[in-house]
Amino acid sequence: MGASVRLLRAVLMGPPGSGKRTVALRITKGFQLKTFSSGDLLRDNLLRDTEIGVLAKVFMDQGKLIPDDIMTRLTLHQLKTFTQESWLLCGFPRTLPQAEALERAYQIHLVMSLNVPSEVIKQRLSARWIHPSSGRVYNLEFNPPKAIGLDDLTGEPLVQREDDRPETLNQRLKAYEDQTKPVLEYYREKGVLETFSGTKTDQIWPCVRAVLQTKVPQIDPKASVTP
Ligand SMILES: Nc1nc2c(ncn2[C@@H]2O[C@H](COP(=O)(O)OP(=O)(O)O)[C@@H](O)[C@H]2O)c(=O)[nH]1
Ligand SMILES: Nc1ncnc2c1ncn2[C@@H]1O[C@H](COP(=O)(O)OP(=O)(O)O)[C@@H](O)[C@H]1O
Repeated sequence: MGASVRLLRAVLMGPPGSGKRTVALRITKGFQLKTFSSGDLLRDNLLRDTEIGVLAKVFMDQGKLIPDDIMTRLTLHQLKTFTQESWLLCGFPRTLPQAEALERAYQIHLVMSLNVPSEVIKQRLSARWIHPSSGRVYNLEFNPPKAIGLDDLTGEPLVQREDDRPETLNQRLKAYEDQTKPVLEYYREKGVLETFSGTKTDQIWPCVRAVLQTKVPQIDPKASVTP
């Protein structure tokens, strides 16, 4: 079956701060692919003070993962709304039970893993600022906002994520090593894993783009050439 007719079911993985959202944003600008971030969905629940948001905060503040049953239910429910589009999950699955539950519902065609060293990640996250309601992400060195402290599109204030503090970040990096790395192995065995190693998103991005070009239609070939 040709790439233009099959809907792509893809996953973007990588430790906290590896650039998943930065890459996902470039992907949505260039490709006909819906992206979905589990962390953004949780933070949206947190902002709206929903039952899931209140529960999730307890885990997120400690740098721990949300229990699998809650996270899986939430994600699969959300995916039901994307029936006619190709999609890319960002931040889900993060454990083997989540990967197995996803596999029972959908065949996953492509898993892209961003492999960025921990020291680079720690440096980046100390300078990460986000716009909570959209998930737009900035970095004071790499992609600073036009006006310091304000979102480029809405002018609303940017915040630093509480879980980017060094103690919590160490917990999140440990959770990635212990619980998420086995998921990479799971997908490697299935033959769908592509790994992108590097210290700069601008070096990794052309490789991601090249892989996607073989699998999913572009919105405008020129739009995905530059970030
Ligand atoms: N210095 C630098 N910062 C980057 C690079 N790529 C992404 N960032 C920033 O690093 C932080 C983490 O990126 P993000 O996409 O939020 O990572 P995620 O946690 O994997 O979704 C953000 O502040 C980005 O703006 C890069 O190549 N160099
Ligand atoms: N698939 C998931 N399973 C369990 N917890 C999750 C999942 N996705 C997100 N979370 C929770 O949300 C937090 C933030 O996730 P995310 O925004 O993807 O950040 P990052 O990629 O920077 O770690 C995680 O530390 C975890 O507590």
